[in-house]
Amino acid sequence: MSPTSGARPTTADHILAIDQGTTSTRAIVFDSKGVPRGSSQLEHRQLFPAPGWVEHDAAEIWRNAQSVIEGAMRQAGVAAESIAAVGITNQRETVVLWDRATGEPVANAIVWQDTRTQAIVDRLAEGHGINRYTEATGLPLSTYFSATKILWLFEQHPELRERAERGEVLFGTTDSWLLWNLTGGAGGGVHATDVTNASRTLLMDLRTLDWDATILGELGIPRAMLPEIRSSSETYGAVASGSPLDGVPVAGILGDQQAATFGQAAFSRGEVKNTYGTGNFLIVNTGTEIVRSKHGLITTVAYQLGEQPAAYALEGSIAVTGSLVQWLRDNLGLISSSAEVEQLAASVEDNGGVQIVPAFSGLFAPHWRPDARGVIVGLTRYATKAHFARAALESTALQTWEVLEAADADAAAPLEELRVDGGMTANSLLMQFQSDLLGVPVVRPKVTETTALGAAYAAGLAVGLWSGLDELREHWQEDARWEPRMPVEERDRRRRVWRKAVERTLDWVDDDTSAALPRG
Ligand SMILES: Nc1ncnc2c1ncn2[C@@H]1O[C@H](COP(=O)(O)OP(=O)(O)O)[C@@H](O)[C@H]1O
Ligand SMILES: O=P(O)(O)OC[C@H](O)CO
Repeated sequence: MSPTSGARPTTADHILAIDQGTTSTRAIVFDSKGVPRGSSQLEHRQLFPAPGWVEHDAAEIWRNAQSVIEGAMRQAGVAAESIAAVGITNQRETVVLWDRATGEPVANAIVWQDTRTQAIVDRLAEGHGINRYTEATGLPLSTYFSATKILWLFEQHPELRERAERGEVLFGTTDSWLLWNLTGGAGGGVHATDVTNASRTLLMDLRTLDWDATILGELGIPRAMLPEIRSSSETYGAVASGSPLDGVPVAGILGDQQAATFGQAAFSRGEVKNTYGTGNFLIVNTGTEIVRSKHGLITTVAYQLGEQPAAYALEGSIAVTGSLVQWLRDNLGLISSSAEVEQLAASVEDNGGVQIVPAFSGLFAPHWRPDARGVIVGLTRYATKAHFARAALESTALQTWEVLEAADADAAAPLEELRVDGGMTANSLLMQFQSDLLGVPVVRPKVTETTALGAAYAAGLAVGLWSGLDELREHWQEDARWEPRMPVEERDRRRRVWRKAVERTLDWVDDDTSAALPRG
């Protein structure tokens, strides 16, 4: 652990968390009870240069981070003296490559949803299958994780690999990018990440928590470009001068889904949270044991606090849930805001036989089928846009049921209730349907910004603002609860119909469907 820039004033009893998400960057100032006191949020541009491609401008993200830090501090009415530490949480897997000397990104960031690297994935899987690196990394080969995105940039710009070997070009997920910039950037920024983010790159060995030399060698990814892997809760460095956070230690980093798990106080083995955002991410804490799924979940690091042993998790990652609602709004124009989907869906009694499977990026967990594409089935002339709205919401709950079923089959989740968070949990109709479909209560906490809260917790623990996990557990307060009320026969019927609909998505992309799968 590196030392902080000096002792913080005893009045420093707030934590500032930066949540660098897929669609926006927010900063939230929390007090010592974990209550938000001020926040600020800015969206960044989503760049879609070709079908299946999704990019961000990392320089824009850094500018936004600086503005929201200032905005949140202003709203909370606090200065650096009142802030004990900074925590960072972030969209995972997204690849940023930047020039160490100039501090500028060398290309647009390639986002986790981007499917352009399918040809590289196919090549790596040839003769090995998609589980070539699963033993070490916990992950199947997929366009989702960072490694193939780095390889794609090397293939397009061969000079980048040589420059990376010389340590001139650095790689990071957006946590590393923000940490490096906050701590001084080209003037000596800290190049580090935490175990949870590293566990999503396809380059880290889950058992050693270090970069895997064999994988790096086989892929030709130079170690010199990779950040140092640190725990999720320790002092990485202090914020450089010129920022309103001048001198404040950065002391917590967690990938956003792991941060939400931490913010939900799901610290014990078997505890589960589900986040409903752009996509859905179900995480089951498996304690210090590395559990291997036989049913399509991935194994990942949940968190590591300082020098303590890491906690691991099983994860069910679903690529498209809230973004389907955005698609109804932006591409089909059926609604004018995401929230409006609830009213439209509630205007009909049921889905009128319509089923939507939003396999826009193929299917992630538990299927891992890149050849799948979205379908809308069950259409008759009876179907209206209200049925579409209902089917869209139902697809979120049904995909969640599938990953929970996988978790149950792996005997990791004797689920008694589901803790939920994220933007879509504002939707009561969806939450009720989720509870009906699972047959267990669905519970939402008072602080729904659990992602930022988790990063704040990790940072606050590192600097001694909180005594330990028991104290944090006491912060958790229930806000709303939905109890199952659907008859079991109906629930089973809905699950059966869903399985049929999923089958209709498979084997859609052929080798010659080039428009749907850019080959780079
Ligand atoms: N009331 C609502 N009903 C359904 N979906 C919603 C509602 N409000 C927001 N969403 C969806 O939730 C997502 C935003 O959630 P959020 O947790 O902020 O996402 P992220 O962190 O992934 O950017 C968007 O995809 C939006 O379409
Ligand atoms: O930024 P979010 O909330 O869409 O989360 C993205 C995930 O980290 C992708 O793995």
